[in-house]
Amino acid sequence: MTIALKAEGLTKEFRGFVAVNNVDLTVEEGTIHALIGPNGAGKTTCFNLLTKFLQPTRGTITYQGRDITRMKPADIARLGLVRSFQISAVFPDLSVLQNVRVALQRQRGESYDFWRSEKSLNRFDDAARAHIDEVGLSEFVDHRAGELPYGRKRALEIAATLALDPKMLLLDEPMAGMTQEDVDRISALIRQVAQSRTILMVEHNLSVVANLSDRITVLARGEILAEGNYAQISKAPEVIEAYIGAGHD
Ligand SMILES: Nc1ncnc2c1ncn2[C@@H]1O[C@H](COP(=O)(O)OP(=O)(O)OP(=O)(O)O)[C@@H](O)[C@H]1O
Repeated sequence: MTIALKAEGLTKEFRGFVAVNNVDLTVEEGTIHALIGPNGAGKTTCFNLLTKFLQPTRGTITYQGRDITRMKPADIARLGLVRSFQISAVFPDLSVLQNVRVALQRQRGESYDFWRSEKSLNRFDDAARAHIDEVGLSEFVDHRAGELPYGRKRALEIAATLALDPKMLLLDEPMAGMTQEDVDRISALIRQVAQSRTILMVEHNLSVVANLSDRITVLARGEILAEGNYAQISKAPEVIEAYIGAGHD
């Protein structure tokens, strides 16, 4: 197996409170890997450590064999390890096409400039349309992003993320706030995007996790409680206990 992302002894303390404690995590290339756990387990903290939005107190992170522990989010994005945009990062007054063009422009390292003429931006159109097509938004290409239904905005967010040419995508609760119809659509989209990329996602919706994940890591109280496929972890007594004990939303 080829390892895409590896954390060793990952630890984060907030003024003495240990939110993530000595986590060893290995994500295999080409898989969909989910990070789950009851409320307060440390999933978000762990995600922020892996995406370099937080600096670990101890431990190391390697991506494709390269130590990225001290690197900045923008630098790891250039290596192909990309965190999905938050919906707030979608520009509501720009069209779907313009949003993806802006992402492409940034990926090429050009300064971000609303005043840039349409003409000079048009050269990104073909690539932008390909990403928009990949996420099933072709019929919305000229719609204002702000007018899109919530689930379609998430698809646009993924299209803008694909513009950064990720080899590995980190998704933070991709199903949050989605209707069942959206959940089905975004699940299909994640599966499709994963055909040529590695995915690590934090997700609360356990049926989505069961449906999509090749491998699941269960965190509780900042530590790894169990790891395996869904059949394995859902039967593990310590996992059942942690979920019942801590309550789950
Ligand atoms: N900046 C911070 N300062 C102090 N404590 C923090 C900070 N961030 C997180 N924590 C604490 O660390 C623990 C883990 O939080 P975290 O948000 O990572 O858990 P989670 O598994 O994502 O939870 P949820 O599912 O509720 O989002 C919690 O007890 C939380 O209060």
